[in-house]
Amino acid sequence: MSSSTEPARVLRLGTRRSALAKAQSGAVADLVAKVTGTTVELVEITTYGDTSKEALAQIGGTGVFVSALRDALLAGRIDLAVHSLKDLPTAAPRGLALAAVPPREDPRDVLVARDGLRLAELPDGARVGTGSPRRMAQLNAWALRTGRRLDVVPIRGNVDTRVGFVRSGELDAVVLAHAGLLRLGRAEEVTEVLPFDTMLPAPGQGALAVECSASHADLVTALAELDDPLTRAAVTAERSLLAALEAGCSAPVGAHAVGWGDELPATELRLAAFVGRPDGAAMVQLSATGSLDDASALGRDLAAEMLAQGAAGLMGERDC
Ligand SMILES: NCc1[nH]cc(CCC(=O)O)c1CC(=O)O
Repeated sequence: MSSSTEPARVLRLGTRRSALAKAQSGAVADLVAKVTGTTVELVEITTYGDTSKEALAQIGGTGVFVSALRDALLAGRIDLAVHSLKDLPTAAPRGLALAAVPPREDPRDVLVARDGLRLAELPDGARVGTGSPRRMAQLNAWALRTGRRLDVVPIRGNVDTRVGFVRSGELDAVVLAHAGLLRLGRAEEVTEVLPFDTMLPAPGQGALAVECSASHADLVTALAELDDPLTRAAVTAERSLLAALEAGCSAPVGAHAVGWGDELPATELRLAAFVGRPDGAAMVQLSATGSLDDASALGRDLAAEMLAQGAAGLMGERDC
C-alpha cells in the first residue's frame, strides 16, 4: 500500500555552473543512473572560486572550487558531488567518502596557440598565458633549456575566457588541460599536446573524484562500480607526493604516475615529479618505481627524496 504514495527516490548530484563542471557532472550522472537504477538530478551550486576574479593563490587555491560542494554534501542538500581531482585538497574531510575515481582522461597539458603554432614555433618574446605557477615554471624552464624567450603572462578564468585571449590577439598562446577541452568537445582547438618531459601535469589532472557521505553505505557500494583501480592508484601516488611535499594547491608541483612493467594488469607504478621555481631557473625533477599496492608510499618516498634535494626552497609559502 505504502509504496504507491512514496516519492520516487532521486539522487541529487551537486555541480558547479561552469560549462566544464556541467559536462563532467552530466557524464557521471549518466553512469550513476546506470549503476544505481535511480534517477539522478543535477543541482547547481555556486562556489567562491567561480565568482571571484582574484588570483587563485590569493583566495586560498583550488580548494575554493570544492568546499561549497562539500558543505552541501555534509548538510545533506545533495547526495553526491563530482570534482576535478586536481582541485581536491589532499586532506580528506571527516564524513565524506571518495567513492569512485573513474577512468582518467588524457592527463597532459596542451598549447592553444594562434595560427596553429606549436611551442617550438612561437616567435621569441611570444606572450603565453597561464595562471598556474606549475605551468609557468615549466614553460620558463623549457625556454631556458632551448635558448628561447617567452613572456609568460598570468591569467585566469574558465576555458572560454582563456582561449578568448588567443582569439582576440591579446596573447600568442595559452596552456590548458587537455582533459577540459576534450570534455567540452573542443579538441580541435589544440595546437600541440605537450609531452611529459616538457610539462608534467598537476597531480590528479584528467581524473574525476566522485564523493558522497561515508554513511550512505548503499551509495558508496554502488559507486565503487565506477572506480578504475589503476587511475585510483596513479592519483594516490601523485597526491601523496603533493601532501608529503606540504605544498599548497597552487604550488609549482607537477606529478604523473602510470602503470609500469610487463604484467597486465600492472602491479607497479612509475611516478615522475617536478618542483620548480616559477622563473624556471631552479628545479628538482625525479622519478621512481614502486608497488601499485602501496601507491602512497611511492609518492611519500619520492617527495622525501625531492625535499632532500632542496624542493622546499623552490615552492614558496604554503597557500592551502
Ligand atoms: N585549474 C582548473 C581546472 N580544474 C580542472 C580542469 C580540467 C582538467 C582536469 O579535469 O584535470 C581545469 C582547467 C585547466 O586546468 O585547464
